[in-house]
Amino acid sequence: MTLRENAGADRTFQVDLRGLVDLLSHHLYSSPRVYLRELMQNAVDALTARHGLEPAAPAGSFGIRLYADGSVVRVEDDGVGLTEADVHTFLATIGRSSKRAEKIAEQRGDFIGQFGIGLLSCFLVADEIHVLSRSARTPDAPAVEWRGRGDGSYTVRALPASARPRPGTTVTLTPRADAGEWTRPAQVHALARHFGSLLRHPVTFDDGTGGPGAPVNPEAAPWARTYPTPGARSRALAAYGEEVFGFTPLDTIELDLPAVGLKGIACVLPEAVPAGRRHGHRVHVKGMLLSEQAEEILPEWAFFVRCVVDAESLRPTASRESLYEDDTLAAVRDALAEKLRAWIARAAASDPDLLHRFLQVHHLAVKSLAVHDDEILRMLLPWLPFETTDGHTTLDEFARTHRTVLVTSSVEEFRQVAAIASAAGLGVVNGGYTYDRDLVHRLPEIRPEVSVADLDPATLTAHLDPVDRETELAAAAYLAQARDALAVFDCDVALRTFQPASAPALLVDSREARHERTRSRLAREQEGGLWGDILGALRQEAPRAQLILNQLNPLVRTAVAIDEPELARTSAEALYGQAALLSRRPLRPAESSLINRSFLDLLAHALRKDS
Ligand SMILES: Nc1ncnc2c1ncn2[C@@H]1O[C@H](COP(=O)(O)OP(=O)(O)OP(=O)(O)O)[C@@H](O)[C@H]1O
Repeated sequence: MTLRENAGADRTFQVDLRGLVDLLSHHLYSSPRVYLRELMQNAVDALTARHGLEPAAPAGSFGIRLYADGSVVRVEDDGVGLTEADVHTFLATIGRSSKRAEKIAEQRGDFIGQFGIGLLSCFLVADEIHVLSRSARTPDAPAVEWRGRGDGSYTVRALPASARPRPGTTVTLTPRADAGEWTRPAQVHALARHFGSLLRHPVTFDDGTGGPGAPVNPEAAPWARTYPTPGARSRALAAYGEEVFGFTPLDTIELDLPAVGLKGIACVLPEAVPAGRRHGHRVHVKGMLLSEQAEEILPEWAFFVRCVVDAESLRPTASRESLYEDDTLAAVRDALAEKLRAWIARAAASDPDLLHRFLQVHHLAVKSLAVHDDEILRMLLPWLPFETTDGHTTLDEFARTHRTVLVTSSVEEFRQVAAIASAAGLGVVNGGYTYDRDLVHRLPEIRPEVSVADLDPATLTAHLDPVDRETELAAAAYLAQARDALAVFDCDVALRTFQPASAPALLVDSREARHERTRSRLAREQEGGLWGDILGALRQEAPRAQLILNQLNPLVRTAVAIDEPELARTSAEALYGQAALLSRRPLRPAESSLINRSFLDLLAHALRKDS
């Protein structure tokens, strides 16, 4: 062994191209169809470079021609082209790109590509890539032909200028038999329209059956066209949104950020979506559709829109299916969020009908947003619908008649007290739904003249009128029997007068009170044990439930006069059972059996009386 061999000779990595293509196809690209996107994108970049070279050339003088006849797919451009040296440097070196500055993070802003791997996607549908090119930079250089194969081998040869008289590049693929799905003429045409409908250079498609090529992008982007009236413009934008997303937008918001050359539309979804579910937006860069699932261009809260935008300077990742998270993207996200906020603010200020339709669909989502976003809260809280003792209404409307807004902590509490509270003139909001209680409590931040308080049973009972002393005395015996019968439920019994007179009894029993009683009961059962001590330490004075009988109700008046003890007991149990049922909270087993028993006892009593 010589000394040199001992030191170890420098060697070069060998790359298994098949393995690399396999990796790309399974992990980078979502579908083999992206080969056409990559070819079109290279053609667009080549046209950009050519225009840079010949700035005086009129827009539209250089174009892209696609051809697919079932046996070959061809993409031809009038772009900057390649010399033989370029071919060796860029085409034949994976990972090398003419579009990048020194560092990988520094893409030259005018190009879409930068990674130097896009061309490999052609191996998803063909075993060989054939490139014929002529450089516009070095016009007297001969034409050059490159054949690259999936096994990693390639050939290059110079051809006479006549082989390609004008500058530009033609890439030809002979699809593999298993790639027919992606290379049929109709499919190539559809894909070209899909990826290229907003391209700013003329693009045509020819299926080889003769006749002129069909334009792929006959019209400018809908936001770049001129319209006779603003109404015609907004109808055209809405129709485009519908074509792209398949739904009729509730409204279409125009997006325009000149700093990054971004234009587009946000379509407001006509149906509710679960809060937080993010939607993919369609992002074009320089007209080329790169991503249909980009989530990153809008903040999480903007789930009620889907956007289609075309930007000059957003950078795609290598897969092209998402965007490179940099300062530009962050600034775009903020600026677009601002546009959506402005739309909401404008609707709130000057288009109540639109705001109403928007909130009807998206109020739940907006509520979830308002809890964390002060600005949205300030703008929209007065407009959000809530369930109240005045029916479904906005907080603003409600606060006009109720300077003190009471809010329940559960739906069942609201059900229990709504009718009686509203008859007593109290304004109560159902705070039982997610976010509602939190939001109502924040009302004074924007309406300082309004105060908000939790509705507790004591507040309500304080609003019910006491009965006179004489009536109280007359009912004392009955009330004592009722208290005794209901002691097992930790329930007190009182007599009051309240509207509506048709309600015999009201069971005031807050959720916290019930939890407290359960805790006390467990502590009693576990007396002495460690668990019992813990529960006992937590135990407070257990708030009792209250069955409030309504002296205005004819049935109650008859009941309090009953002198038969058994029947008095049963009637108290039945009144409790009915009030518990009305509260619509889940019944405890003891309550169900009480309802059952009191019903049968009353039935037996009625039958005995009749016989
Ligand atoms: N139609 C074309 N005209 C001129 N040059 C081209 C053309 N297609 C490819 N090239 C050259 O080949 C290089 C490699 O192309 P490839 O598509 O693999 O990567 P890229 O476009 O540079 O980057 P990305 O991987 O992000 O697409 C390009 O940088 C460019 O120099």
